[in-house]
Amino acid sequence: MAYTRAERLAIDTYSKCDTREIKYGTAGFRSKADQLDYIMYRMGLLAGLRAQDTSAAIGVMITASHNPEQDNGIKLVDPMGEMLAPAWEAHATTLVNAPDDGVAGVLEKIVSEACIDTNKKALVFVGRDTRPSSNRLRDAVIAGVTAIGGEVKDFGIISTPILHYVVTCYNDGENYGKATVKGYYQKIAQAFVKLRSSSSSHGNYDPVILFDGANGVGALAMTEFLNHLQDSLRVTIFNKGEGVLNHMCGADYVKVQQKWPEGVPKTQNVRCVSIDGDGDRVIYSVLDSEGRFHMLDGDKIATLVADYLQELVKSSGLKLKLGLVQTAYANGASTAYITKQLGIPVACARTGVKHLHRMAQQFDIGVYFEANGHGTVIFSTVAREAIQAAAKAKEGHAEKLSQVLDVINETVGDAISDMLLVESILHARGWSVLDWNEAYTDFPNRQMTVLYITGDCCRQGSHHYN
Ligand SMILES: CC(=O)N[C@H]1[C@@H](OP(=O)(O)O)O[C@H](CO)[C@@H](O)[C@@H]1O
Repeated sequence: MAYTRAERLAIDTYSKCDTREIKYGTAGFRSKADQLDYIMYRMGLLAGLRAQDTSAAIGVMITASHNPEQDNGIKLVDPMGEMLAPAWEAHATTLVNAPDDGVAGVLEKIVSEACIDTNKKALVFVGRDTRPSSNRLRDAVIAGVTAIGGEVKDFGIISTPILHYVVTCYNDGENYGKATVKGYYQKIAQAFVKLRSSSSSHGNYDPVILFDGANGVGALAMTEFLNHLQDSLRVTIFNKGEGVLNHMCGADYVKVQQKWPEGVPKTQNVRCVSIDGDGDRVIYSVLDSEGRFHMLDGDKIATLVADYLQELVKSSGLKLKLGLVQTAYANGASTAYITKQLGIPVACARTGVKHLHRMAQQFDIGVYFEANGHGTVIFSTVAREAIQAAAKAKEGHAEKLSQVLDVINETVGDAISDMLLVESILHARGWSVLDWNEAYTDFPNRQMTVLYITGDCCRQGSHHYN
């Protein structure tokens, strides 16, 4: 049998400790960290096969994101930074649920079904978050990849969006950017500094930020970013890792509890940016002069971004179709505002970045955000080329639009790149964060019209939200 050695390791070292059926979901596999070793090993095997199948590097991210520190999880990243293809999610589920002595059989079945040339190189990029268990689980992934003869490039502790970024860059021949962690920081930060220096600050905008790093990898990423951002922003980082990951802080805590994060000094009229444990969600909050708490979540970020981009597109004379993708959990008021006030079409997707991303690809410029702060903007090739040509011809605000595009990490929702995008827009608008909040408090009504339909989450027509 071709995979005897891989199966032996599954029996001897990474034996299955759980008999429950588990499924590869939108967040991959997640569980208590001490139950994950065999899953990590098997996902290492699968990532190797997927790399052979696609003739490309595949990403593996070890994280349980916003979940408690004692949990962990694993997500696979496909060649262009997308989430794992559905057929391979099914393979992942089958492989993880097989008995230890059935591992070789499942691998052979996948190889034969997908017609994989097993002589091909299998390169897997591995990243992990700051959880204490992530180190050990990384070793299990590496054992899996090497058991099928694959090769690992270990990126150590990095955020989920940085892993997506390096996978994409490597596989597209470094068209999108240099396939290194440093390349990521340089590309995004330089774009932001350039954008900032090309326009003067006005109005109520103040470049001061309190940054809640959730005691996770995002705090490390922000620390590194500051080395590249020069003096364009004045960021003070809190929750850098001295406390427990995601505990009473971070994007999920602020969004769900609607509370100011612990560990960040309560400061009136200064915005706080909270991210989650692997750096792919962002939530803004602020305490006003009376100490009242205001939150600016993914819905408000989406509205801000879509509104601004549409203005730039129109003023550049570009005929590009811009749309917003939300989920059924979006606040209907934001959807009503964006469809009725701004005339921007809104699509409704099922929860999970892969669903939103896919739907956003139907637009020339697709803005997608979940209410929990997970999102980004993606540009079609046509849009990218049109913007660049218009920027060269100095039409309207095309140059600005092209600079804004460079700040965005399109490969997946990225808390820090999203934050820089929001900061660019607030700066351009001359808004304080409370001005931003004000701008959307007068939503016309709470009715939404779903223009795009998918899956089972929405039906066409009007919906009322309370
Ligand atoms: C990559 C992905 O699909 N992430 C999912 C997942 O978020 P994480 O931040 O990865 O835990 O679960 C969320 C629902 O709890 C969903 O909103 C989000 O889209």
